[in-house]
Amino acid sequence: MMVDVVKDATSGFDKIVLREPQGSSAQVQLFGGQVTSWKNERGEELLFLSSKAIYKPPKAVRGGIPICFPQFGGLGSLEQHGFARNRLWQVVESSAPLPTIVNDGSAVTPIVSNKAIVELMLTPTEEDMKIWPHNFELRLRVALGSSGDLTMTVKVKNVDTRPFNFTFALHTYLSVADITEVRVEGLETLDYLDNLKDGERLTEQGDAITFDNEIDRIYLGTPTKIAVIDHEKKRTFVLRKDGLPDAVVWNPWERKSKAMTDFGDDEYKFMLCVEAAAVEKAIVVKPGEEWTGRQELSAVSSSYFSGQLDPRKVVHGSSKAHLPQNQTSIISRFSLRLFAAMTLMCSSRNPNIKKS
Ligand SMILES: O=P(O)(O)OC[C@H]1O[C@H](O)[C@H](O)[C@@H](O)[C@@H]1O
Repeated sequence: MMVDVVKDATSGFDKIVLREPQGSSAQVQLFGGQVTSWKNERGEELLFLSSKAIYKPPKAVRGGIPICFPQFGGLGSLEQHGFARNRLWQVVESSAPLPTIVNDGSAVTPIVSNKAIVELMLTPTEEDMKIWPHNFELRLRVALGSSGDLTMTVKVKNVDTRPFNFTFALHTYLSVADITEVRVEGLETLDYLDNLKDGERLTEQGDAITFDNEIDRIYLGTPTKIAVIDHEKKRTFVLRKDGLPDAVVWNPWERKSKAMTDFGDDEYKFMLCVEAAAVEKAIVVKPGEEWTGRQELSAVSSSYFSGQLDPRKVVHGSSKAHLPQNQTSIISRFSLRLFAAMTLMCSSRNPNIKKS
């Protein structure tokens, strides 16, 4: 396991490169605390990054995994998706030793762990406190596992004297071969807020989500596991999440792509955003408390992971299964309701918030 700190030639800011012995790697920019690359053991890029991405503040980089904090979208008085994605983060001293930061990219340090790990932190500046007057510590731990899986753990600590609340998303841009050949499983039968219809609340009817037009939806209270199946690439992304109850699905399609200056006209064909998020209900953190959210991404061959997700296993966390479609949706509705009821009974308070 190796962790390097190098200067990013495009942005001019430092970035951290994580590598594991089988060949997979990831890159995390100090600008935005943003993962901008995640490659499998064959060196294939798994995240989408626009060829027109702009690396200059205050613009956030178009692609990778931007962090939306303390506000998702336009749900508040701050700039779209909050300010964390266009601030300069710091490397935190963590259990995994980090090399000294140098400018020529020559620092290399072996990490004694089965994961390559980096931990970054963002704290507000005086200017930030003027627009969002809450003192916080936002920590991001990125870990690349021995099988190439990418885990992001986010912690928000209230170091202020008053409670504050925030909305949040890990705005993951997945790279796909052809958006029209992609399906998303795990969000069937759920309610969603449709951003293309003024946030109207609707219910997903289909067995899986497929794409032939612009989409911008916030699926509410989703299972902990979502699968994105890229038929063309014969690859399935599995996203597991905790503490982030919602999932945003976004593709700008043709017209909106042309309107974005930092996005190629045809690039919508090669990306899909599936975002682990807390949007519908803001997270409230009292003084001294810390909230934790987590997402784990893995990419597996579709021959290993094929057909529809068994919703029982979606809820309980195993990976592959086949069921006839009608059976799937009946069990899906039943088990999702049962799961929702059990969750409500068991969690009178947010289990992802701890007192320090
Ligand atoms: O252009 P950005 O500010 O990065 O936002 C890109 C997209 O992010 C999310 O997916 C929102 O739901 C979309 O409404 C928004 O267009």
